[in-house]
Amino acid sequence: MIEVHDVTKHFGKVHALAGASFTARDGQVTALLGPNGAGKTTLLRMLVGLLRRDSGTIAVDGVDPGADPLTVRRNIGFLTDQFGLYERLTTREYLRYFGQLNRMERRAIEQRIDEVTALLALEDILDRRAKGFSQGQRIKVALARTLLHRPRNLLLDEPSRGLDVMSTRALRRALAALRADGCCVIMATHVMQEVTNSCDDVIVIANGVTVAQGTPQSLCERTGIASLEDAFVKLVGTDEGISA
Ligand SMILES: Nc1ncnc2c1ncn2[C@@H]1O[C@H](COP(=O)(O)OP(=O)(O)OP(=O)(O)O)[C@@H](O)[C@H]1O
Repeated sequence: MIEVHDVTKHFGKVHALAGASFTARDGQVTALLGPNGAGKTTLLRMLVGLLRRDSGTIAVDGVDPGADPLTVRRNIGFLTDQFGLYERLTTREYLRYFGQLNRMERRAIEQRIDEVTALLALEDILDRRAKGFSQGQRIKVALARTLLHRPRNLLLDEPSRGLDVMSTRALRRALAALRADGCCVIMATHVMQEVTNSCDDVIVIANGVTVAQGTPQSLCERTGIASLEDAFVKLVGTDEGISA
């Protein structure tokens, strides 16, 4: 479970977060929705201890990532906008390397590589070097690395960008499997269809403040609007930065 209470962060004069609060529960996929610049990435980076907050509290399974980032990182997978692939390594070599970094046993690494390969349909790129990979291939490999060590908490920053229809389906299958395994997943996205298809709960953030949290249906009921996209626009007061 991830709990955030009244978190603030500024970069110079920019107030990236001005009071963000929410709870993301285990066994749920929680969407983090907000316009461009709302503070989503800043928040995710704080949850893994990559950024220090100015004030407020954060607990990832009860541990403060600001105070003990290493403990938090052992149980968290973070898919960022920087994929961090190594051009000269094949997908298999890259996944093995990250498995070793996460201190997985050799046999467990091989077994898990087989599992994530099947889950994300990586067969055709498993033994190819990353140099020349398309955007969609890159994100799938990065996602495989994120899932490899079976972290209990997953932070996914726009995981569906650049994915084709088959890969989008693979992502949905992966999210469903994580939910079934009882993981806590937070997914920042601009794609409303992904929220409707895959998310149990939605956090809406605007100008660094969380303005609403609830199921897609409850947000629609609260705003009196049938479509989640229109409800989101009403909650944030702008139609900037969303895609259908
Ligand atoms: N290192 C930084 N230095 C200065 N400003 C920053 C820095 N990181 C983020 N910001 C600013 O903080 C605000 C929040 O940025 P953030 O990247 O968290 O938004 P976001 O919700 O992830 O946006 P997007 O949907 O466009 O990815 C923005 O105004 C951004 O310009």
